[in-house]
Amino acid sequence: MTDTIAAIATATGAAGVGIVRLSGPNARTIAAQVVRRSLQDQPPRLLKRATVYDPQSGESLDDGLLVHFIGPHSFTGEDVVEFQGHGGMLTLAQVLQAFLAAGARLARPGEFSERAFHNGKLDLAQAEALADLISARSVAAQRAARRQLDGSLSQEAHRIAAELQEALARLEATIDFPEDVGELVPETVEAPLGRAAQRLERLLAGAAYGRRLTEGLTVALTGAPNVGKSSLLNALAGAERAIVTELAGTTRDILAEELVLAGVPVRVLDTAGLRETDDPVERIGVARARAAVATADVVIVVVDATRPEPLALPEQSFVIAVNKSDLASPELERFAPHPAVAISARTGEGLDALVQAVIGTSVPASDAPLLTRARHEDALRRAAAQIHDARVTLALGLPAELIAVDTHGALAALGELTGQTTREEIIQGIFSRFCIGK
Ligand SMILES: Nc1nc2c(ncn2[C@@H]2O[C@H](COP(=O)(O)OP(=O)(O)OP(=O)(O)O)[C@@H](O)[C@H]2O)c(=O)[nH]1
Ligand SMILES: [K+]
Ligand SMILES: [Mg+2]
Repeated sequence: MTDTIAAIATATGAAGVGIVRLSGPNARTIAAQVVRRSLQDQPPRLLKRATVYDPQSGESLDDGLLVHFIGPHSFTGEDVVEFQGHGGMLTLAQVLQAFLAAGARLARPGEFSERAFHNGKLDLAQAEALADLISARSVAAQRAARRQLDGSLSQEAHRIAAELQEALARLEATIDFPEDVGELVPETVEAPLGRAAQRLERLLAGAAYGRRLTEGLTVALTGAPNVGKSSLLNALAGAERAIVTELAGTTRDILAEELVLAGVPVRVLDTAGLRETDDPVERIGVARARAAVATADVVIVVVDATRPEPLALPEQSFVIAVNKSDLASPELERFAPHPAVAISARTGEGLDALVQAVIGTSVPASDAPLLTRARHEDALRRAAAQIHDARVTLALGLPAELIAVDTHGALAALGELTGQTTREEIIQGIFSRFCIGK
């Protein structure tokens, strides 16, 4: 028997309105006790005034509005009651306490969403999208989360699963009824497996970008002293964050700015200009700069257009920004085949193109749903590997049983995305990282 849980559903702190939410079989009887009236003649989904009383002392705690939902027609699929009262930590805490005293249990983080998942209201990818939506730091991330919440990723997973089911049906028919069905026609299995592989490939192509939307991207600025790294940081931020002077070796410490560039949350690191120096402070700065560059996702190598010098290119993806193009015409051909963009930190020239080049190192070309979590990518890569094995086994003319084993494996990996085949402890781990009241 499930119990009835309660939590504050709104953000804590000063606010006009705050909501306490209850879910479970006793939600309505507990609420009735706390607001001292029956909910029998209050229709579901309709707000009615209510006063919350302390069940022990009888003291009135807050006035507000009460609404209830009858399962399965609710967010969790259970009976749900929400009390909308005044915002503010103290009042909300007292109202919550009243519901707990009347028999509800304090909800664990993510427990409402977990119940919605177990009652088939949301699949796992959708529940994760809900968490991503709440914590989205950019419009693009918010949009991706909303699409996933709509179920676009889940639907694509179902379409891939349907292809695999089709292949399995053919395989199992030849295994179970060899006399009726006859020999396996490889093409009837290869075609659906091939389509499944193609769809998976399309999804996986956007994985790096999707993860960056939720996790953000670290971009380091590097280059010789005085090329204009700090000026570029300021231009991207639209504010004077870093100290800029005409003295080489101005920047010593790493300066980090959290920006949203072309919809993607980006952490931009300004670093000390790289050079040999006897100044002990600058030496530390240069060492820090190298370390920051080594761990960045993308590096912008800044070059001065008036005196282009030989470049040390980083290992990871990078873009060369030829700065001060207001002073000298930048010869981009010099840098071919590497990606180079002419910019001026002073005039703002070329900054949009630079941002596109930096973010564009990972933007997927297709409109396939985005994979926003490493968990999704991992499950789909395993599914793709199993499909690959199944196709090789098929091409080698090996027995249908072997092909079926790989196809089943692919289906199981795919099912982890929506939670059909996900292990319970993993599911609990996912929900435990949600906030309380969600
Ligand atoms: N004309 C022109 N001057 C620029 C531009 N960008 C930077 N400068 C100038 O170049 C000089 C050095 O700029 P900084 O931004 O301090 O260069 P930096 O690479 O951060 O230098 P360090 O921190 O010393 O390594 C300053 O005098 C800037 O005003 C540009 O696009 N055009
Ligand atoms: K400088
Ligand atoms: Mg600087």
